[in-house]
Amino acid sequence: MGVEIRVEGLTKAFGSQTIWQDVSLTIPSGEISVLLGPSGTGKSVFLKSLVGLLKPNRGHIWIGDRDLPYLSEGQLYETRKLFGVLFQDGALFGSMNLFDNIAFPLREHTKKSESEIKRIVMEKMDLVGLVGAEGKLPGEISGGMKKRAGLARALVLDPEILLIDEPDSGLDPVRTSFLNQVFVDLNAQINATFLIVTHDINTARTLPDNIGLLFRRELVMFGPREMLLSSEEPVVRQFLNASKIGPIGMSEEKDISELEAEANMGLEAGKLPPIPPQQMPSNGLIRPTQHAPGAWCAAHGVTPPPGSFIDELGRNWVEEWPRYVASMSAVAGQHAGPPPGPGPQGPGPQAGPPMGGPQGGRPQPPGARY
Ligand SMILES: Nc1ncnc2c1ncn2[C@@H]1O[C@H](COP(=O)(O)OP(=O)(O)OP(=O)(O)O)[C@@H](O)[C@H]1O
Repeated sequence: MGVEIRVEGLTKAFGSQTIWQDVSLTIPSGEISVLLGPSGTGKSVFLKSLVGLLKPNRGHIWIGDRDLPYLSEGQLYETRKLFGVLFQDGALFGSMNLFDNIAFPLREHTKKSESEIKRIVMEKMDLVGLVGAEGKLPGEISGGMKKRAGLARALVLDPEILLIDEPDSGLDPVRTSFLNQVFVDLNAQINATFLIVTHDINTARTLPDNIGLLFRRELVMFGPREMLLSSEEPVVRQFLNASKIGPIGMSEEKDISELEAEANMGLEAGKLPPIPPQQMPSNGLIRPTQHAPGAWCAAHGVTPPPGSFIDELGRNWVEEWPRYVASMSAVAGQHAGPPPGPGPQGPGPQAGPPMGGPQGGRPQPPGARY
């Protein structure tokens, strides 16, 4: 079910500029995690470090029993095959049509026949809703199509880990929503661990199982979506509320006098809005790796900060869980497959507590049009 990434004490600096230091977290296998942070806090640098494109100054990136920064060139080359990476602009070759762009990793890294390559490329193009656009050049398609083509290319080697850098950049909110649906549907279908960097608050609130936030050269918090969406930590609140009030300033952090002035005026980022339901696969089935709020903390020995999981409406997302699972299981049973059993993170399936059921109906391929 994808591969877990265990990061320990990771530090990256360019010359005298420390980007982040002592970052430790476990990105759970098979789940969707989102990394947030103000511009310039080093989210892209983090993704590039995970895939071995940048070498950290200190620390470890464990992928199974391989510690990525200390691998030989040959071992790194092999380990990179576990990764699919979707860069911001899709990073397509401008002179190649979409078919050849998507086929590129297969031709570079495998000895597959052209007919087998064609089968795989068309399968991935279908997954992202691009069938019919094989002959188009990157310059002839929209930003959203470029991202989907980049995603198809990231998928051709059947990655265990998908790293996705700002998929929403340059997309309108509706296309962003469709693309998020593609991610959820893909995550339900393939065995891969997803890590997505985004600035889109709606994406952060509804898409992931887990959220992490980088600020002041540190990982402020990483944990289940519901824990951060009910957090009282000022920087988490400010970011998820998209508020001017709080420690994050225009360039990066506010100085003490600005923070004192805000406190004196009684300004605060405000409470976070109620926790919304998590985005479901479009066929209504529960993803096997969607987890119970709180189970992650138990599995990782983390004591949630006070007030965690209790949202603005006073709902305790841990207590609501069993009721929700029961209602979801009943609906999921009408679709297909057995209800998910205990996963690596805890006892169960799922999406959000009881407010609005799954988007049931006819199963659809994830290649939604957008
Ligand atoms: N190869 C490099 N050499 C020197 N500095 C770099 C390099 N790559 C990134 N940086 C610096 O690292 C810092 C973090 O950059 P990064 O692109 O990771 O930020 P980010 O959080 O992804 O920002 P944004 O949200 O705006 O995309 C920036 O100050 C950037 O200039």
